[in-house]
Amino acid sequence: MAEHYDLIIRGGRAVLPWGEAEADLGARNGRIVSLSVPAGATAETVLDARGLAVLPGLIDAHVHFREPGNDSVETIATGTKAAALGGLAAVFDMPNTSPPIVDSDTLAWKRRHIEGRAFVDIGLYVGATKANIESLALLEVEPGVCAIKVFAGSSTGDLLVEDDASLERVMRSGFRRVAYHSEDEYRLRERAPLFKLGDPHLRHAEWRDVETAFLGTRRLMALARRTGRRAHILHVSTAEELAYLRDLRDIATVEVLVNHLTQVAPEVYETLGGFGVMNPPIRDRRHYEAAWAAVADGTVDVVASDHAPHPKEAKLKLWPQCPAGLTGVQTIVPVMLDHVNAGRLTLPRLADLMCAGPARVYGVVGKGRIAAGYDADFTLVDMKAERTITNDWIVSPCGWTPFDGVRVRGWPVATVVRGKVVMREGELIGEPSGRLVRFGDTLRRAAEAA
Ligand SMILES: NC(=O)N[C@@H](CC(=O)O)C(=O)O
Repeated sequence: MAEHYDLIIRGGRAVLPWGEAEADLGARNGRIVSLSVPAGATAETVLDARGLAVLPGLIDAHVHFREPGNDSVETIATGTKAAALGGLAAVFDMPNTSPPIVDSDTLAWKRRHIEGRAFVDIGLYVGATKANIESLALLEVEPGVCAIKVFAGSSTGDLLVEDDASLERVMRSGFRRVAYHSEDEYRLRERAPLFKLGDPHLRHAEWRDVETAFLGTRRLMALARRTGRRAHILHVSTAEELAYLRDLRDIATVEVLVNHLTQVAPEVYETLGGFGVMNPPIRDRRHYEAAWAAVADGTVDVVASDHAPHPKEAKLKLWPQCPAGLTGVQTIVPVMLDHVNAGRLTLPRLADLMCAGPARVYGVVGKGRIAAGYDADFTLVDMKAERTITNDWIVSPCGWTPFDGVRVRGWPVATVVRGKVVMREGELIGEPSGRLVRFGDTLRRAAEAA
């Protein structure tokens, strides 16, 4: 009798852990069971992937959906819808909501809230505050928790742990994974009056300057060295930090954002004004080039979007002190595919930065590669498709993208989550059935213990 699968993906070029190869992929019960499905096999769903590349389900490890508290801007439903349409199989959602996710009640609420609303799988950050550090040990092992988030520099929301004594308490507590927003809060405070006085967007970047980021990262890494702990540094944005972190691979992992790999100052502020303002700021070409060099030489572990939807009205009304943050969950995949077509990285390196890298850094269980036994998460992409990204494609209620009008080559044409096709040719399919991502120990931590 012919073999039967739930899903077969035929004829695509699969990005496997050891390189690209033609493969017919078969899944049952949400898991990959075969990389060489026999010719006569049948399935409930067959995807014809001829002419397409099949990546492991891409992960955006840094998004800020706004539930609870601000669902007119972004909800779990709209954010994960955007993710599925944009070719992502999983997202990790930040805790700077209102109220923030900082204790067992808020975390339990969010976990319950995801059920029946998410279109892709979700990991959840728990926020550190000066008051909750001791109780985080219990929270970080709860299902679905990807990491503890520390805002060492202030940004949207009220989470801040800026002083050395508190940061050292975080590190000495021995959490498995801590992700840091690293800008030096003291320098930010010292220079805030400058920003308040000046011309808007340039001032924002001058206020949160290279030294602010570098100082923040040096302070964090000095503490990490002293305490013997590892640190995951989010949105590293300067050549100085990257050169410094390159020599600290034993204790540091590094995230770089798609925006810092795509846009440069001052042009970004000339064209986008406040819609180009984010923390840490988009910087000049020297930093953009350093970010790409760090992608090439292996310093970067993760590329993410830092999707931070702010309403158009708030960006415009609060000008020149507009809120910082850019949307990005729906556009990260097409923008990165365009970079692949431009020869800045390869598809296997992209899979490393958005699948295996996040899996390694956050200790994801069962996702991150195309291999038997792993979740049947796939992103099918057409590397020849050309499209223009526009605001009206964006499903986040905030309705804008900094890439409006940008033409890209390379487009996600299907998203599969645990064997279920959730997006095909730009259409969402079926009811939301996203689940919490599973996390275990990181590989490095396991190696430390061995
Ligand atoms: N990146 C941003 O500019 N903004 C983020 C917060 C943050 O990560 O700093 C937001 O939630 O708005």
